[in-house]
Amino acid sequence: MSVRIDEKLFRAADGGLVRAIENLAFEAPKHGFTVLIGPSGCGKTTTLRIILGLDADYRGEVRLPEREGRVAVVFQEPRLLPWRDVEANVRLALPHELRSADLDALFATLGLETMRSRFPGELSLGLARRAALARAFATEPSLLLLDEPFVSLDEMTASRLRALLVSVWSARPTTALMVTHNLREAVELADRIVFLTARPGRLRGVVDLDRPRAARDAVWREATLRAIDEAYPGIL
Ligand SMILES: Nc1ncnc2c1ncn2[C@@H]1O[C@H](COP(=O)(O)OP(=O)(O)OP(=O)(O)O)[C@@H](O)[C@H]1O
Repeated sequence: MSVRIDEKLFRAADGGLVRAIENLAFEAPKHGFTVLIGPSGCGKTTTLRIILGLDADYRGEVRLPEREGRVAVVFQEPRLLPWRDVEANVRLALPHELRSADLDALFATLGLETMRSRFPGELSLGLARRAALARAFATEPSLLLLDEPFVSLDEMTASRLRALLVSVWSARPTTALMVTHNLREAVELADRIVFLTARPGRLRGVVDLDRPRAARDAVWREATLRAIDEAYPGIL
């Protein structure tokens, strides 16, 4: 996918214009995992909305991985329908032409086999986020957008979820673009990290990580974080 946002303006409450993004261009490689990082208010969510086609009022161009492909989104909050059980929530996302035979494998990979008939109100936040991941992957998207999907979880739960995301994504490769504030999370998950400046969000730099995820041990992660901090001071 290629994203180019030359300019994105918002109308402020006082009638003036706010320049949210300018000269932001990056590629999210096909079937790669790209992470977008930048300070609060630099335009990360706006970028996702533009990619989704929810905001067409900008100068630039977005080229999706596949013209007719599906796009799935995982939001900060799981956004499950409370009156449907987990399985019904996932099935609801399935387009008619998709077969659902593969759901068993998907629920198994995400450790949700015994949760299929639970209702969202009965789930912990971590389990609800797993259900949201299942719903996104069930549609076999050609592009998966994740907007801080692990925010406000305790570190142990977040770390378990990151591992589950890697397993499910490895089994069902798709072009993924995730927004996070968490550089450690980025270093664990990403093939590519795209750094944005503070508002107006511009491209600050791109770091490619080619180490296989299984080989990203604590020593490698700390060395990588230090190298990024030296190249991009103040980022940590
Ligand atoms: N509808 C809007 N009207 C006016 N200004 C807006 C609107 N939406 C976003 N903005 C402004 O545009 C900038 C980018 O917002 P955006 O939500 O994309 O940032 P973000 O990087 O996702 O922030 P955060 O990390 O805090 O979620 C912000 O300064 C925000 O105040």
